[in-house]
Amino acid sequence: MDAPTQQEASGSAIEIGEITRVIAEQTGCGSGRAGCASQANRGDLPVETWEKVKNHPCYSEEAHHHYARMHVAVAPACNIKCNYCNRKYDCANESRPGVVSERLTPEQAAKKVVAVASTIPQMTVLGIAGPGDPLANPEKTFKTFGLVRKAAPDLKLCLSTNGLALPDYVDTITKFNVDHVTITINMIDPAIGAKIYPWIFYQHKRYAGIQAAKILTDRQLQGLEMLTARGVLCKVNSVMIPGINDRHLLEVNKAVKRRGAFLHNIMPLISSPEHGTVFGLNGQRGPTARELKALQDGCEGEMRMMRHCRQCRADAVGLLGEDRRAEFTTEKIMEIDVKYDVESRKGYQAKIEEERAAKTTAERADLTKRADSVGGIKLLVAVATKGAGLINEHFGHAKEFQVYELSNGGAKFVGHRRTDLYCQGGYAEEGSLATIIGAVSDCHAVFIAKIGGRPRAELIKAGVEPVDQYAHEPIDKSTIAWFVAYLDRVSSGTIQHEERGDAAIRPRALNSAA
Ligand SMILES: C[S@@+](CC[C@H](N)C(=O)[O-])C[C@H]1O[C@@H](n2cnc3c(N)ncnc32)[C@H](O)[C@@H]1O
Ligand code: SF4
Ligand code: SF4
Repeated sequence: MDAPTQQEASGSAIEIGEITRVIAEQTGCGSGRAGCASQANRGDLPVETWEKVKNHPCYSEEAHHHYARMHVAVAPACNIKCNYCNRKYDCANESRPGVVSERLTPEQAAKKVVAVASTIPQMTVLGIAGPGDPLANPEKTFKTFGLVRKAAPDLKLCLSTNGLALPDYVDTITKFNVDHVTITINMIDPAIGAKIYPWIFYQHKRYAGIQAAKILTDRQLQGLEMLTARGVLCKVNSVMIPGINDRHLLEVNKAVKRRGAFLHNIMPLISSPEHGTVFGLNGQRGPTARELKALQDGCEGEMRMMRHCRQCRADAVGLLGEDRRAEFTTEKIMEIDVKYDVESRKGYQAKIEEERAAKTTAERADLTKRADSVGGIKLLVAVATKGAGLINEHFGHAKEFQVYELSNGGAKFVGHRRTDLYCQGGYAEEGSLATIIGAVSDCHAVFIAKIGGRPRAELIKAGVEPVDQYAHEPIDKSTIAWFVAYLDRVSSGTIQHEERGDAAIRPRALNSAA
């Protein structure tokens, strides 16, 4: 890999000069970012864009605390080969793109969507993201959308594609009112593409190497332009592959922004030999949390960045980071008494909106007041949460930790650390507690609803403060309150502020490939 840039070496591109903008983001004043909570706070977003993002858990970081999505696995085939994908490897306990427990017919999928949306009134989005490529399975994909549109007309429809077939289906996508399309774009330089894609299958012919990558990038960018010209909201996914496309993604970011993409989601490569992928087997590592953040920070001025992607399975159900698949197996949905009631769903969601609006107003006053009173220190904290923007998870039960950057701009969500990537069992498993603690070792504190004696002692030993006095309180307010007290302790000389390095380890799967 090339030598790190100054920005990579410092690990973060957000400096104090950006604080005003961060405050604007957090408080909804003027930035127009998707994290706003009420209609009044939509910033400079046009009303129709705001309507599309305000309750979409992937397009709005703030919305993901309140709204759920589901994927239906109706699209098994794919028209290209990515060196990081193997759809044959299936593990029920693993959350990773391309992995599914059962594939569905369009009819089964529609029945499942109705059952889930009737049970989970905050479920607002139905996505098709594989396990292969939805546009390499166009009949199944659009049949599913047609059936869902009829049975559950208030759901937003979402599609995730590699983009090769996209220009051929733009009209169909708009005809079915698919509101959101994600295109995976990992390069705009075919020489880099040839290292990621061994082949593509296009117009009944197989292409390889640079020729394949050239066709792919042309089709992806053409599809993106066509969609944005028709007003479809587009997100671009890019997989960060150190040494292959990491620096190049800055160029990708500019290219997709120019073509009207709304959001850029740079995700870490997941790579482990047992997944049987080319990258897993040849030892290609994924990025560290700090490398990922540095790249996301570097792209942020260009366009909105998604930092809360959970790299979900193709059959995921529930809030992001929550897994409710087991409640909705094909066998179980036959037993669910389905009555799809749009009005009661609307009523439930209106209540969520009221609560969001009230919370934002209170937080805005709080943060603005504090912004003046604290110094230039910036640090990371990890939070155990089950959702709703609260610190409401036990340390030992946390499936992930959300990571916030605290500064005088407020509390900014910058990513998460999934514990399923760090260990397969409880603490009984040799070394897993140490591994989880290593994963948050770049944080100054961990906020939890509750914590046992042993993990508390181990965290303190690792220099990470366990904080449980804000149990069941809102994340933003609590972390800022702790931060103000931390700064007081620094200025009174009770403690000395120390910069932290990268998290001590990479996720287990990535570690083994490193
Ligand atoms: C499984 S794909 C399905 C949709 C479509 N075939 C595509 O590739 O965009 C969903 C997303 O997961 C990403 N993905 C698949 N395997 C991955 C891996 N090993 N590491 C990181 N991202 C991965 C893809 O790049 C894509 O953005
Ligand atoms: S395009 Fe998507 S489904 Fe196809 S190989 Fe790549 S990641 Fe897998
Ligand atoms: S993979 Fe990312 S973008 Fe897709 S549903 Fe999950 S969180 Fe949203």
